[in-house]
Amino acid sequence: ALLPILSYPDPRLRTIATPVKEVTAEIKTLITDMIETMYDAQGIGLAASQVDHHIQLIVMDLSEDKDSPRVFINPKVTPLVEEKQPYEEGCLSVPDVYDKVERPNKVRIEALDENGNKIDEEVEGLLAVCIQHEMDHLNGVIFVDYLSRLKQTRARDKVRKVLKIREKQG
Ligand SMILES: O=C(O)C[C@@H](Cc1ccccc1)C(=O)SCC(=O)c1ccccc1
Ligand SMILES: [Zn+2]
Repeated sequence: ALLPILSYPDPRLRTIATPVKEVTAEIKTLITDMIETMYDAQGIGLAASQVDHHIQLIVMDLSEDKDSPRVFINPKVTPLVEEKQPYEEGCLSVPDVYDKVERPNKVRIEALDENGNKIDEEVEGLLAVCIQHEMDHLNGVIFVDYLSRLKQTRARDKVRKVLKIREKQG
């Protein structure tokens, strides 16, 4: 089922996600719904925080055909390089706002997958950028937090406008 995505500056987006103790049937359903919601919203990632479930769960799919979703449970991300690179980021919770954010572009991801198997990978490029962006969501951080006050105000106005238009479209 499609899940509603919280929009900036909804305070619920600031909730700190708690670790997943056991991958229950409910969590497996949530994973399926998050993947469906991510594809419907044309995103390449989605954190459970964005659909108002405050557990440490991320889904991502960077594939061309949108047919290879990845699941990260209780993820831990460790930068592998000091230097940061700018990347034009977007966010499904801040629609139609894109801006450069500097992040290390090579990180180590340690997590569990949907079957409870260990993931331990070194990734770089967009995958590294996206997993850090999703990790931020689990810690109540939104990419606009890294931008200037002026850009944050513009982002709030933009989201308000986009939500009004979507309401009219029904
Ligand atoms: O809000 C989210 O977490 C999803 C977000 C993930 C993300 C994309 C790009 C850079 C950082 C994080 C999105 O999927 S935004 C929409 C999108 O598909 C996209 C936007 C910019 C570059 C590449 C993809
Ligand atoms: Zn986001």
